Amino acid sequence: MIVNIEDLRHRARRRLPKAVFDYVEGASEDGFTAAANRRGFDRYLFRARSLVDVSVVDRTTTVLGEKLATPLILGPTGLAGLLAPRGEELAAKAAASRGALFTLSTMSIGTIEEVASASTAPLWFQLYVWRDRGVTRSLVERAKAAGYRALCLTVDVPAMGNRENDRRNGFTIPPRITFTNLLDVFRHLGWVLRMSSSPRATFGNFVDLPELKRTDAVSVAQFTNAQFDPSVTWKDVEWLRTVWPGPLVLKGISCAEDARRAVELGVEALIVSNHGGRQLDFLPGAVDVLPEVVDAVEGRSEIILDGGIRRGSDVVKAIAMGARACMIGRPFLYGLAANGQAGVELALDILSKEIDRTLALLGRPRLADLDRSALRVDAPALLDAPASPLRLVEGARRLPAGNTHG
Ligand SMILES: Cc1cc2nc3c(=O)[nH]c(=O)nc-3n(C[C@H](O)[C@H](O)[C@H](O)COP(=O)(O)O)c2cc1C
Ligand SMILES: CCCCC(=O)C(=O)O
Repeated sequence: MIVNIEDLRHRARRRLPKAVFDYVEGASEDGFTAAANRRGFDRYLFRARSLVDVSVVDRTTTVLGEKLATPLILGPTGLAGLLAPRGEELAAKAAASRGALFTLSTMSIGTIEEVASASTAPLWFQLYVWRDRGVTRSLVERAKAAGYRALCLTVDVPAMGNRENDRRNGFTIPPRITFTNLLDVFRHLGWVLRMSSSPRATFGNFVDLPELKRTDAVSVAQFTNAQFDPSVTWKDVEWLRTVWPGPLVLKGISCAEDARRAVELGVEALIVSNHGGRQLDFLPGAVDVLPEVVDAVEGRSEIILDGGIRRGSDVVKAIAMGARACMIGRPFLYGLAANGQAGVELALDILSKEIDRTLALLGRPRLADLDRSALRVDAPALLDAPASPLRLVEGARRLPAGNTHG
C-alpha cells in the first residue's frame, strides 16, 4: 500500500532497471548535500497555535502571477521519459489535473512542442546554455512559440556533477544492454516492454543534432560536458533578457551575493537549490540556505525552495521561512515510475494532503498566514556543533516575525 512518498520510492525501485533507478536517485560524490537537504528540515520544529478555526484550509498560492491549487512545482528532470513512455507529457498532464506548475528540462525525452500540446498546466522551460548559441537561441524561441510562461536558467551545472553510480553502471543514452546489466534487464522485462512504445530513448529536443546522430550511446556526463557552455556568466543572463520576453527564473542559487546580483538584474524568481545534491557536494542543505537568500532578497523577487521535499510539513516549513512555493524532483519521478500519470498525481495528492493536515494542526489554516513565528529552531545539539551548516545561516536563529509569503 502506498501512503507516502517513501512508499512510492520503493515501488519505483522495484519497477526500474538498476541503472535507471540509480540515475534518478543518484547524488554526487559522498552524498553529503543530498542528505543535508533532508536533515535541514529536522532543524525546524513547529510552534503550533491551538483553538483556531481550521474548518477551511487554503493552500492556494500564486507564483509569478500564476494561481496554483497547491504550492508545488514539478522541477525540470532530464530523461524523465525513461521512467515511463512519454513521461514528461504524463507528468505535465498530472500537474494540470492537480493545479500545479510543470517545468520541462532542456534534456527531456519529449520535445518542447510535444509537452506543450499535451498539457494545459502552466509550463516553464528550463534552459542549459549550449556552447553553440544558435542551439540555445533556437531552444528559447521554440519555448516562446510553444507558450511556455517563464524561462528557468539552471546556474549550478558549469560542469556535470560526479555521479559515481552512473559511471559504475555504465549508464548511457540511449540505454544499452551489456554483459553486466543483462540479468537486471531480464528481471525488468515489464519496463522493457512498456518502453518499447516510447517514441525515442534520447534527448528529444536535439534529435537532429549531428553529435547525437553520430554516436550511438553516450554517457550523460560525456554528452553534457561537450555541449553545455562552462563559460556562462551574468552577461549571458543579460543576453537572455534580450531574447526572452517573459519572466526569467534562476535555478541553483545558494548564497546571498548571487541572490542580490540576480535581483539587480530584475530576475523575477530565484530557486534556492543545490540540484538535489547532484552537483557540488558539501553545499549545505537547500533549506539551510533559504533564510540567507530570503533576507538578501527582501521581497524583490519570488523565492522557491528546491531539494529534499518528501513531506507536506517540509513545504510548510519552507513557506514559513519565506519561500512562495516548493519545487520537487524525485518525489514526482518516483510516482511516474510507479504508475505513470496516476503515480505523479498520487505524489502530488500525498504532499497536498500532508500540507493541509499540517496547516490545520499548526493552527495556520492559510498558507498566507505562515511566517517565521510558526517555527522554532530547536535542535540544540545541531546548533552548537561547530561544523553545523546552520552556522552559515545565523539569521535562522533570530526568526524575525513578519509575513514573507503574502
Ligand atoms: C533524474 C533527475 C534529473 C534532473 N535533471 C535536471 C535537469 O535537466 N535540469 C535541472 O535544472 N535540474 C535537474 N534535476 C534537478 C531537479 O530539478 C531538482 O533540483 C532536484 O531533483 C530537487 O531535489 P529533490 O529530488 O530532492 O526534490 C534533476 C534531478 C533528477 C533527480
Ligand atoms: C540528462 C542531462 C542532465 C540532467 C541533470 O541535470 C541531472 O541529471 O541532474
